[in-house]
Amino acid sequence: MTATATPTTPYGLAELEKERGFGGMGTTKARNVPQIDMSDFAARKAEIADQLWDASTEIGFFQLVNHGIPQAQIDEAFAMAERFFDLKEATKAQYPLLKGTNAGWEYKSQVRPSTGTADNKESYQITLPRMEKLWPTGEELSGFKVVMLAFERANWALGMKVLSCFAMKLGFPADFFTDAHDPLQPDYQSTLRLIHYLPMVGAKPEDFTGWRAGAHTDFDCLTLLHQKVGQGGLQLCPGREASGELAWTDVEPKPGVVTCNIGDMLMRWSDDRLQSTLHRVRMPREDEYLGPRYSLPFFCQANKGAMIQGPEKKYQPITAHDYLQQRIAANFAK
Ligand SMILES: O=C(O)CCC(=O)C(=O)O
Ligand SMILES: [Fe+2]
Repeated sequence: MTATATPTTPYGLAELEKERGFGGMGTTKARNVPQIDMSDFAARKAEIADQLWDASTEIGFFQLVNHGIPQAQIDEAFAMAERFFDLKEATKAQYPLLKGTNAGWEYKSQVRPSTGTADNKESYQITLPRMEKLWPTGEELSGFKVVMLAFERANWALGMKVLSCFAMKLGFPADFFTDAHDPLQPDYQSTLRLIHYLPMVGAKPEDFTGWRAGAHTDFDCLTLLHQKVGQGGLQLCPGREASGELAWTDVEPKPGVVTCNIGDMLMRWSDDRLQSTLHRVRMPREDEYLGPRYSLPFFCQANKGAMIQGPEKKYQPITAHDYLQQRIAANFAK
């Protein structure tokens, strides 16, 4: 992938082109997703950074254990997300996703370039500076804002620890990415997303041919994903092996882990050394659990003004704003 390979987009976003044409079923293959122990972080940082680097240059996915976000806080966020999605449609519709903002509620509106069809899900996104008039009221859902603001910040803090390891390995100052994701700036654009994949109980056989989330890579630097045990479906396919028929690996939800993946923004920022890996959420098979699936991803997306360029200057510099806008525009038609 080079900066000049894709003249169809102004910045040569080969990532956009890459995403098209990965919509087929493919095969499956067992692969190891490395687990990385974050305990005693300050003292073990060099060792942790080596492990993060190896996982991210190879498979692009890893699972954090002893990550410091209390399980009770994760459970509380899931419970609150379920209560949000249980609200009446008319209530949720008061807080609509506005195009290009990553804030607010949408229902089956995200069309992936890989599949050309809408993901079978609804979602609510929290991007802090853009939440005016987008929070449900206390009468509608008491406690929602408190729980989500705390959870957003807990995920940010964990994400910044991981990114500080990559900063070290790339030769940037330790807090380089923390400064680039500063939540106190008005151009902060990291996003907490609550996702509800619709239940498939009683669905027609043809409904099972679609996708809960079509194959894609993430736009951001780093994604931290919380899954619920028993609600599987996430699959990955490493880019370096992505030629011919794709072979997909299930990433089972496990207790106590936060599943992480590198996004396109950090791949570019690392001159393609860190791998942004293709993933998707498949439908359950008709003999599997058919209830809803909830997931909570947090996307570390650099502030709008941050200038993205790797230490080797493989690509032209681009602001995080321009970069994200192009990716969002390709996903939300309306
Ligand atoms: O719900 C999941 O497990 C994955 C969601 C995802 O990949 C995304 O929202 O980018
Ligand atoms: Fe994703």
